Amino acid sequence: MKLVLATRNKGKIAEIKKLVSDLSQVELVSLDDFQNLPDIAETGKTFKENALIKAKEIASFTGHWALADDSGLVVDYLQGAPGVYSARFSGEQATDEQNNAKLLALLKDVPWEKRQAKFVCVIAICNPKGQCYTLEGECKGYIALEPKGTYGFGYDPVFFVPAYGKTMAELEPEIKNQISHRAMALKQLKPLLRQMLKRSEGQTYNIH
Ligand SMILES: O=c1nc[nH]c2c1ncn2[C@H]1C[C@H](O)[C@@H](COP(=O)(O)OP(=O)(O)OP(=O)(O)O)O1
Ligand SMILES: [Mg+2]
Repeated sequence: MKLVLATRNKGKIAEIKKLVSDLSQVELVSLDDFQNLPDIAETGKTFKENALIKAKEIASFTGHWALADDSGLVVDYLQGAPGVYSARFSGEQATDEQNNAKLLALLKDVPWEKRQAKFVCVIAICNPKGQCYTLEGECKGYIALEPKGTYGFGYDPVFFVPAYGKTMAELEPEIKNQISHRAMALKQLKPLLRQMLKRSEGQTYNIH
């Protein structure tokens, strides 16, 4: 079964590849294997809407099953921001460093007990007919006082994981892949993928 990984984020690609590497019947294909792909606007109000937009569009364009990941950081003190705007928090072309700097500035002098946050990941997997499944994962933590660590991507250097007493960017990729929001979502996807591999074409799926 061919499965197109509908993301341009290199950090996500590396993690997703590792997390589904034991499913030998799934042949992961990247967006670089296709030309003239449409630009997809993430216009949804929720992670789930955006994940579905990305997976549906890529499945329909390529004619293969597609897997999209919409994820981000939800900060209690900021009433859930940056949320679905995580990638664009400090502007359309924002870098991870700029986003992290903006976040730390907004939480300057905010005491530890008010710095709770969570990473959220919604994985959508769709066929070319637009029939989809979605799975969600979360990982809870705190916004650190300063960036630390060099592993991972995005907000990892400013996301403190209490169970390890370190930021996500200080944790080896193998550890992040055991506890992350993405790992939690993909864990649920696996039995589903195995079921799908057993089924024949033309089967109906839950439609979101
Ligand atoms: O494990 C993570 N560790 C740190 N930061 C993370 C993580 N997971 C998502 N994030 C942040 C990165 C980005 O600021 C936003 C995702 O935005 P999101 O639109 O889903 O991804 P994206 O635009 O980078 O790639 P694409 O849409 O092609 O999949 O949340
Ligand atoms: Mg995006």
